[in-house]
Amino acid sequence: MTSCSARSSSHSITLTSAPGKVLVVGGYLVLDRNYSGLVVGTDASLYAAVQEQTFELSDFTDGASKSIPILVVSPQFQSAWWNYAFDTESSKLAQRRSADQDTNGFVQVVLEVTLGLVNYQSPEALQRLLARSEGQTSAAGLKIVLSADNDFYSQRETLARAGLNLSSESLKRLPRMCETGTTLKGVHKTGLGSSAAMVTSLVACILVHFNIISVSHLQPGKRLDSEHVRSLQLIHNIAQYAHCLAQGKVGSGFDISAAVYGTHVYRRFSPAVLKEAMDEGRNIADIAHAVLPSNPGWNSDVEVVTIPPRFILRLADVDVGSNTPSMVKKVLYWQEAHQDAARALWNSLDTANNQIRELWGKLVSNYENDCLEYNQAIDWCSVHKCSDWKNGCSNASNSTVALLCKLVDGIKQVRALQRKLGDNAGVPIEPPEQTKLLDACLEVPGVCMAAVPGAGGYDAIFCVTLGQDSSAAVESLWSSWKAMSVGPLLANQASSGVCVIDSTVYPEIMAYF
Ligand SMILES: Nc1ncnc2c1ncn2[C@@H]1O[C@H](COP(=O)(O)OP(=O)(O)OP(=O)(O)O)[C@@H](O)[C@H]1O
Ligand SMILES: C[C@@](O)(CCOP(=O)(O)O)CC(=O)O
Repeated sequence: MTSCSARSSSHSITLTSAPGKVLVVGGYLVLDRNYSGLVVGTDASLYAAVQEQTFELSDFTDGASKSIPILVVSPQFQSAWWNYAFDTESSKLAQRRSADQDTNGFVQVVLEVTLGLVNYQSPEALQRLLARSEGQTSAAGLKIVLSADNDFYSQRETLARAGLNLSSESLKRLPRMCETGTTLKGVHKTGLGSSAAMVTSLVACILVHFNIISVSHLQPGKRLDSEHVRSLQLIHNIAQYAHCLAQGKVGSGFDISAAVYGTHVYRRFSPAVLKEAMDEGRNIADIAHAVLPSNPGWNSDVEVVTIPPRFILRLADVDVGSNTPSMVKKVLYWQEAHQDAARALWNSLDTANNQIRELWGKLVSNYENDCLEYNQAIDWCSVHKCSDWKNGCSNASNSTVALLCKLVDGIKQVRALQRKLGDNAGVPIEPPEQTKLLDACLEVPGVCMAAVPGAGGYDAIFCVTLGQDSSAAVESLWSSWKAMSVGPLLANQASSGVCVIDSTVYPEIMAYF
């Protein structure tokens, strides 16, 4: 990698992380505020780290004297470095140099929006940086390192290069945050929402670094009082806005919400809240007003969900791939053209989706009321096929077993309705190849859920198992599957959202400062 030279610095490093997402149920419905989706955060995260450093100004030629140099690197990718200059007078960010004139629209928008807001709200924070500039040839600026857990990107080629097979065991042997051997444009993503997690992590990192948000508000676990809630809302609103701006459209936003809050039931915000801020003629005051936590236009709902104890979310990417935007377009076209039928189908899907989360809630209550009985049920079900649960369990009155049976029926119902939607709209939401694979997964002892996440198609599948043995059996089914190449991911579910982390835990990231 060649980028502009920064002098090593003794300044502190701020490191944040934000999780990936799996939309377990609610694909397509979540685009409409009348419906909601159950999104699970993953323990695979995207990291952003920032440190103040001094840069040679020659690397930022034509930088205005009131400009702050910024170097962003994403060392897992080839040619992934970008030099920017943030002009504190106009609050505009200009790209200077980069490898092969490469651009990174998501990074660029986040920096302009977030630094613009810092400059608007606390100009002294950036003025302090400007004041530290050492004269004509060097200037104080920011070095930012972006890094991702391996699961965000397909590791098939890395494993093949290392002579390793496609399995969890092999994935565990790869270094954390390993180099992908390719560019950001060329990498195969796995659907965990790398852009949303990167945007969220970077927004949080800058806000914390410049003390707009207190570090204590982003410590994992402690997020109950109103100050904490406001900090998360601010990150959420800025990240949603920057993500929409970079994508050129206002999406449902469930991926950003998962990156901020982790696992929850999500109901989207009304797009009107971003209208002025998305306009070409926007100014920083419009943006600052739009993202205020107290802006009543932010009407998204986040209902925290607990995943039933001993559930294990397992994910796999399927090496075929689908074009989500084109699937969404076709589904929305069918919805528009068949409004009555679509409303009926949306309502049936919503009922089936809500049943899944109600069953999760009841399972959690069962655990809290009688964990012994709960554990007995899980122990038994984890070694039997779900088709045997109803009749085979000696303790048929165990209500946990009954709930697990309903959960299996529930996810089958969701899948049937997703297939119906796909057939109606002419979109392979659960194509026949995936149906065969998912049905086979549900035949593995201890599997209680299996479906296509999010928009569906040929991208990925998820299973929920009741134990490590069951997870291992699912994986062995995947590795023997001939019809498609099914690649396991290491990630499991996680409840926490964006947080600040101790930088010493990640020497892989610190090595780049
Ligand atoms: N590690 C990273 N470093 C820098 N930029 C990144 C990184 N990961 C993602 N990005 C940004 O996000 C963009 C990918 O966003 P895109 O919306 O195409 O994918 P996505 O929907 O987030 O993918 P997936 O859900 O499969 O992870 C990249 O082109 C880049 O701009
Ligand atoms: C189809 C949709 O509802 C979900 C897409 O989910 P995913 O990116 O496939 O995980 C689109 C959206 O909400 O952005």
